[in-house]
Amino acid sequence: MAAPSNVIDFVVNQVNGVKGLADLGLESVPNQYIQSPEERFDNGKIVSEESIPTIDFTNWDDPEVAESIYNAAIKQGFFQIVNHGIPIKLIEDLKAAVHRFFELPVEEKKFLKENTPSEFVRLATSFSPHAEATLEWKDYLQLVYASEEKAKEYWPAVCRDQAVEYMKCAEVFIRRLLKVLLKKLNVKDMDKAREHALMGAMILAFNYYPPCPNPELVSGVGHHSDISSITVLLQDEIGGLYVRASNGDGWIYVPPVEGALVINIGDVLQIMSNDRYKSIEHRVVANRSKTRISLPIFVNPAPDAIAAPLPEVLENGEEPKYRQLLYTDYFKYFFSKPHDGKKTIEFAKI
Ligand SMILES: O=C(O)CCC(=O)C(=O)O
Ligand SMILES: [Fe+2]
Repeated sequence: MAAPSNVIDFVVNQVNGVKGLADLGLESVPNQYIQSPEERFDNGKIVSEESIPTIDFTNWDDPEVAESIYNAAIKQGFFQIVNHGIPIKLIEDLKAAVHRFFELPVEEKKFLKENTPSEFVRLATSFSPHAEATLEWKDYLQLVYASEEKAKEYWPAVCRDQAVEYMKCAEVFIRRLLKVLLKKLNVKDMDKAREHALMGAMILAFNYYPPCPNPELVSGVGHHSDISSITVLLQDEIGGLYVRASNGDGWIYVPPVEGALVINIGDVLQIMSNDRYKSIEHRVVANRSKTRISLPIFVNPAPDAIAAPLPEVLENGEEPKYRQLLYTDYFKYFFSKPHDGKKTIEFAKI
């Protein structure tokens, strides 16, 4: 089958997404998706000697658990968590709901996109198609978790109940994890002001990566670091996520671990910790034959919160490496450019 004559119009404006393209059964990807040779994933760069630790969160209050989390946060910036307290059944129900959402007829998705306030629900493709020269092989839905009430009012019915229940459980885990991370930075308690500055705006995203006829030519997601405080990601059993290796050039594979959550430190915690915690670059490689889904929760500061190195971290007279930054400005800046490694954080550097 031939590609539509106007790919951007078909994928973006008509809301067919990359799923719509994949459903056409193309033999090769349209030019708009072909990355420059430098941007393509090179299998020869996979570093198999390094890995991401898996940490058992059962005794999350235990200093040994805190130590493992701290070590991962200052080194790899990525770790997996098992026994996080979110029921496996809920996770499975949510994954099924994500597939149901993307399999809705295009007209329904278009209706949703055009009739739901983007304050609460955003259906999109690629990353920021209007800012990108080359598109990414991904569709996504962002569900902004303003409150349970707003979520129930605006989130799509096919996945609403599962997504709300998941966020209610995840929030408990996120609060605990942030408490552990902050305690290691000498922050004694997580009061309301801290919560506003770290987790005042959470977004549950559904990422959908359909099968791709030329996975070696495209990006599922280009290399980037997240602009969150932390990201809590649920990935299915397909795999495709790679994290920058310590040599700064290679990539470490993040294997799917059943029931685990992949956690990464985002730019905001790197800024707040004045570079102690590392917001590490990562990317997603597309799959030739299978659809992959992943569900990140971007634990973001509230838009009006200020991100800056914490006084507790600078207590010893250390110079701040970042200026004070209104989070909404950082968020807008990120989405105004294509994915480009660790470039966004330069915007905040002194
Ligand atoms: O799909 C994944 O595994 C990661 C996606 C990602 O990095 C993101 O959405 O920021
Ligand atoms: Fe990411």
